[in-house]
Amino acid sequence: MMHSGGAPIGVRRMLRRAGTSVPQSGLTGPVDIPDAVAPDQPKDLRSRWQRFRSSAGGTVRGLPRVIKLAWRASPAVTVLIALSALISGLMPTGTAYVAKLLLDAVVAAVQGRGGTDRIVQLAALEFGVFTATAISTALTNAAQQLLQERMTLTIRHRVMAHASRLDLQFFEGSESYDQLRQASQEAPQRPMSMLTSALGLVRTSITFASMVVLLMSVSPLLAAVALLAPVPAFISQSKYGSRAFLLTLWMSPIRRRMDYLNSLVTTDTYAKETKLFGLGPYLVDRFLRLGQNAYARERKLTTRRNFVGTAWSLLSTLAGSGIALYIALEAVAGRLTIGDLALYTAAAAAVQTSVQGLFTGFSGMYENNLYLDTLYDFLATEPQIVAPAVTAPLPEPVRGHIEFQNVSFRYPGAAENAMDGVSFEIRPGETVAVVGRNGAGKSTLIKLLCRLYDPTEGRILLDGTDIRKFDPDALRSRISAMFQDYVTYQGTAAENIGLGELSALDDRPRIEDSATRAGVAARIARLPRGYDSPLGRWFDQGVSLSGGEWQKIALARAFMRDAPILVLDEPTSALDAAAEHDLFTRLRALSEGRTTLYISHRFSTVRQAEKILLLDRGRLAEEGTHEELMSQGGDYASLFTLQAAAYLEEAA
Ligand SMILES: Nc1ncnc2c1ncn2[C@@H]1O[C@H](COP(=O)(O)OP(=O)(O)OP(=O)(O)O)[C@@H](O)[C@H]1O
Repeated sequence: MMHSGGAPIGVRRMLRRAGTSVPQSGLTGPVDIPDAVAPDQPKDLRSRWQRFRSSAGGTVRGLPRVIKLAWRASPAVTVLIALSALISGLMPTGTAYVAKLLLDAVVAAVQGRGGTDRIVQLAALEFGVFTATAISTALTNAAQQLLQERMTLTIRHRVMAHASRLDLQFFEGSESYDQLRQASQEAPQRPMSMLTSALGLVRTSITFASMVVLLMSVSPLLAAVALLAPVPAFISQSKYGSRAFLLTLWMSPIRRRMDYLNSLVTTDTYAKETKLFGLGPYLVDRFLRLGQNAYARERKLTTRRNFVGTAWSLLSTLAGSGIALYIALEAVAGRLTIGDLALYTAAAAAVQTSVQGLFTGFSGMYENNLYLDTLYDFLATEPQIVAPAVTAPLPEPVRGHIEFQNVSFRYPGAAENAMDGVSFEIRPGETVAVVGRNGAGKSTLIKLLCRLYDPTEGRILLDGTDIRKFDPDALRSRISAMFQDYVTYQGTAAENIGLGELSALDDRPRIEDSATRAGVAARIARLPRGYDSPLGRWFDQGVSLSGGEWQKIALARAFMRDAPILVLDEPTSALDAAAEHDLFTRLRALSEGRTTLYISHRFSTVRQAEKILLLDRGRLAEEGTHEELMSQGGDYASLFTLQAAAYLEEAA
């Protein structure tokens, strides 16, 4: 669920509801979004007050961590920003007061009660105040921009560093992945917005307080009226402001669906299917309907907010104008000066703006704080697959004896086990093939072996020690792997291969050797700049490779590491028959001295393995050599015969 991180319970509940009523897939189903009405919460004054206190309390509590962040980013700039907020808070009051003094001096001079000297002095003072205002504004802007850059960098760095430590589980779960996206895309700007809102609040509070004090000196009654007049406007602002915020939150799933539809139509990899299936007009139309729907909601709120909001603020204006008239009459009667009149006008306007400013500042802080809660929740998530307090040293050398003992595993949130009581043993140096229907648990087995997940039950031993006793990084460094969904890096051919062993990134002979082993050396030799040719289309002069060529590059990357365990998940799924045959005839040599585990759907290659494991819905159904399994006449035999028959039929 988006945005629900540390939001107050009420907001969370609303969001959850919004989530359930919005279609999950985004491709079909209704495009409607629920109304932004408040949930059934008690509406009496006391509960309202309590709700206000809890959200205000949360917001204020969020502030110290932002200040800490700013301080860490740059103490000097933080102090500068705080100082300039103080100064610019006092400036409107200073300006109004000097203007009053100036006007009074002018009137006195006109009436022959004073000289021009005082006018010149006051004009100079006014110039000073204006200059100070301009300088403090410039300082604030510069400091804010600088701090923004520094803080964004700090946070993006922290998010990235933290993400690199997190378990695979975090990336494979939709909720946690959502949290990660938000933390890395939306949150980095938020602390500065929070700080800006908070400083705005401080500045307007200072203006507000100093103006009220100044008005008190003219007339306590006026001060009271100036204070009370903006109240109706304030109430309507707060009502519609919070609704607008809720609407924005409610619309975020809709926005994400719109972004997804947009990407389906505008991304190169989707273009083929979109065209062939004629999906373009459907997707475009759906995008438009979602957008129009969201717009309709927004229009309703915006219109109401502005019209009703204006009606309320007219009340404030009416009160303000009444008072202005009263003061004008008092000035005519000589009980107040012209300067007092000017002061009141300036002060009333300033007080009204600051009341609005207070509200905007506070609601901005509230909103930013919700995002920050998500960020901090994310940063507080700790990986669970970590080195134990006392790690067992990896055997030197690792022999590659692997044992699964009654291993069961269920993905978090899944309804059934992906692996169920699986036990088997692989001797050092053995080559083992894992087969089974789609979804049988083959890739899961590999993820468990690489300790990307921990078994829910049972244990996995490497050379007799439970792999949970090792440091996971050390364990992984002893495994070479190619996954089903291998990465195509937008880099040169050499980099694409060298990344398999970071320390050997510049070791060209080793990279070339890996390429030869993966059967891709000849293709690289034909690239315009050989190993230095950029691959992929993201950058200039990048060469597009075919699916099979990419797979060979990924294989070469796996061969970079001189590790005692080699794990290949469907290593030949994209290879042509000749390349596949070539790889498997060489696999013995390639896996010389290593324990090798590979997954394949092609039984012609599987039969060469020294041992075959057949998984069926998470269970180990059959185990043995090709000959043994064939003579058992079980599932393996029938699958093998099925595939062989298909080939033979075609040959006949
Ligand atoms: N990240 C995940 N979260 C939840 N369930 C998952 C996850 N990955 C896989 N599964 C489920 O676990 C089961 C086993 O998946 P696995 O990927 O191990 O199958 P496989 O045998 O490798 O299949 P294939 O031959 O299609 O590659 C499947 O039912 C799948 O839906």
